[in-house]
This record gives sequence, structure tokens and C-alpha cells, in this order.
Amino acid sequence: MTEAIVIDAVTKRFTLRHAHSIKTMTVRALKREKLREKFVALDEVSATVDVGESVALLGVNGSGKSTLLKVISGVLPPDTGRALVRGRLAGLIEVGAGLHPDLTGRENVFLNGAILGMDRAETLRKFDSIVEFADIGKFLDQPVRFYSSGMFMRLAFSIAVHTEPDVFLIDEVLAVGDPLFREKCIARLIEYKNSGRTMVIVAHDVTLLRQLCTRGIFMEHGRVVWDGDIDTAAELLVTKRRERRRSQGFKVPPAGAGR
Ligand SMILES: Nc1ncnc2c1ncn2[C@@H]1O[C@H](COP(=O)(O)OP(=O)(O)OP(=O)(O)O)[C@@H](O)[C@H]1O
Repeated sequence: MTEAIVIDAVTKRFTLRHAHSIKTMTVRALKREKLREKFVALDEVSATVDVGESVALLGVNGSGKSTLLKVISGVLPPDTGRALVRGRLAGLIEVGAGLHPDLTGRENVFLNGAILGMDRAETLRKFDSIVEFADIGKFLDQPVRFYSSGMFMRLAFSIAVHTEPDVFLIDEVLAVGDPLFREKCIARLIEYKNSGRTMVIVAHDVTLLRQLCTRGIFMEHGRVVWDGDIDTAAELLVTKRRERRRSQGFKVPPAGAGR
């Protein structure tokens, strides 16, 4: 099998600042408390994804999923280790990622298309199809800053999927927008997957992840704790979420009672 993505011992640290004003800085300094500290968001993460695989990244909030996708996409450089991607890459990593707020929908199709590797001729050829799928109608010539979050996502998704990427990275974007469009995106992603391309998707919706992926990577505190079948990864997520809610003082129904 050829590898589409290689993640090799990736570590990423962030600096957390505890003081954001001179006043709190002074108070903390007088109390000899730290003004900042290093936080490890990814801790020696390694994994490979073969061409044609659809992989779900799961974990409770803050476990490092988005950071890992950003490193894979090249948006964020790792501190140590490396991530390699083979072929054309498209990432929907933050809502509206790649769209410029001051440009119109039409202009963004060309700009974002180019960023994602399409030349003008290819964008022109696909333009009508992109606009039709995005269903932004009369807003096409409005700056995208006036779009609703659903419209924003529809356009970003439509451009990205029309670039026919070899590797598609998707972070939570399907949580935005109306249910009909979501269904349309899911159908498109299933088509994409069946065409033998590679996808890594982050979502909190376990049913969706089961629909799209057979493999799940479960992350906790920036480490991979499970890399295997999606059902085990999904079970882990349900269990960890329950534990987290319980530790926060919420009453949690027993396992199996309405996930
Ligand atoms: N730019 C940043 N500066 C400082 N800390 C950051 C930054 N980006 C992420 N973090 C921290 O790194 C940790 C991992 O964040 P990340 O967004 O990767 O988690 P996640 O698993 O995707 O969470 P969620 O499910 O909430 O999206 C979090 O504790 C987050 O606060």
C-alpha cells in the first residue's frame, strides 16, 4: 500500500500566557506565580494513512485533533518530527478556511481554487458546478463577510471538494449549516471516498464518523491512545465524555441509555 500521509513523531507545544494585562502580570509576579508556561498539544504523534483510507480523529475537547490536522496540512509547523502528504491536498480546517472576507463569493472561488492548486482554466470549467453545489444564489457577488456561517461553509466545502484533492482534511465543518446541506456533503464525501481517495476527518458526531470511516484514531492529551477500528475508537469517546461530564459534577445516565 502507498502511504498518502506520514506523521512521524510530531510534537507541538504552545505557550500559555496567564497574564494579559500589566495589572495581572504585576500581581502574579509579586506572588511569584508563572506568567506563562509551555503546553504540549501534540506529544510524539506518529501514524500513517494509506492512499484510499478514510480515517476519523476522535478525542474529547482539547485532545489535539485540530492541531494535528493543522500540522498535516502545513498550516502549523511542528516543533519536532514531521508530517508528509502525497498529492493534492485540500483542508477545511476552520470554518471558512481559505475564504477572504472582503472578496465576493465569485472572487473567492478563483482565489481559494488557486490556493488549493487549481489553475484558472480548471476553475472556469468547474465554476458553475461549484456555485450550484454551494447554493449561494444571489449572494455570489457579495463579499463573503455578509454570508451566514452556513453559506460560508457551503462555499468553502464546495470549492474544496471540486479541487478533487488526493487528500482531504476536514475539521468539524459539517457541524455548521442546515441538515439538507449536511446530507449533500456526506453523500459527496462517500462518493469521494469510494473513488479511492484519502480523507482524515475530525467530528464530534460519532454516527457521522462511523458512516464515513472504518478506522479511528483516538487522542488524549496530545497522544494517540487507540489506532484501529472505528467502533472501539467511538466507544472510547463515549466513555471518556461520560467520565469528563461526571468529573465536572454532571449527572450521567448509565452506559447505553441514550448516547
Ligand atoms: N494557538 C494556540 N495557542 C495556545 N494553545 C493552543 C493553540 N491552539 C490550540 N491550543 C491548545 O492545544 C490543545 C489542543 O487543541 P486542539 O484544538 O488541537 O484540540 P481538539 O482536540 O481539536 O479540541 P476540540 O475538540 O475542542 O476542537 C488545547 O488545550 C488548546 O487550548
